[in-house]
Amino acid sequence: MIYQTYPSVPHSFVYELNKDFSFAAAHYIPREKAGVCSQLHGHTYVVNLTIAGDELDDCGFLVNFKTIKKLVHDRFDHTVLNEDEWFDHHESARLPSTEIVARMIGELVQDYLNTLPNGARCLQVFLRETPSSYVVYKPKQGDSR
Ligand SMILES: Nc1nc2c(c(=O)[nH]1)N=C([C@H](O)[C@H](O)COP(=O)(O)OP(=O)(O)OP(=O)(O)O)CN2
Ligand SMILES: [Zn+2]
Repeated sequence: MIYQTYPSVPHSFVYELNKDFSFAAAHYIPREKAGVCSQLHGHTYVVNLTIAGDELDDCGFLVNFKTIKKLVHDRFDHTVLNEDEWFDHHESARLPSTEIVARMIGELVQDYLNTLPNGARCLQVFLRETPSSYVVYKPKQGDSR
């Protein structure tokens, strides 16, 4: 169970949903400048997703909590992030840093939300990599991909 408070996102949608979950994964940053992080190591990543919208579906859901957890958890849990097809060692914008993993998760979730008819938006991804390090990713307003 994860109980933590997260930064709030200002918005004018009627409903806001938050989902917490974690996944275990290994990664490395294939750059000499990254120091010890250039060696393969693992984390228990902790995620909080903030999704908002005005319309509920016929279950009374903005989006199913279980579906959005599964989307991210099943893709990354017990994997080496660098081996995921999305990441690319040749492009700095596609390395598995906390910042970029948070953005990738945000894009993955928004791409799923875009398949639903209710116009829900992923407003924030909070991603904790270690007890002392986390990133907050907020897509630019109006960027629904
Ligand atoms: N801006 C970023 N800096 C660092 C990242 C990152 O993704 N973005 N990643 C790392 C390492 O991968 C490492 O996993 C985390 O480093 P750090 O915060 O130093 O972890 P510690 O638990 O050792 O922190 P302490 O506060 O020293 O205990 C490095 N930098
Ligand atoms: Zn790391």
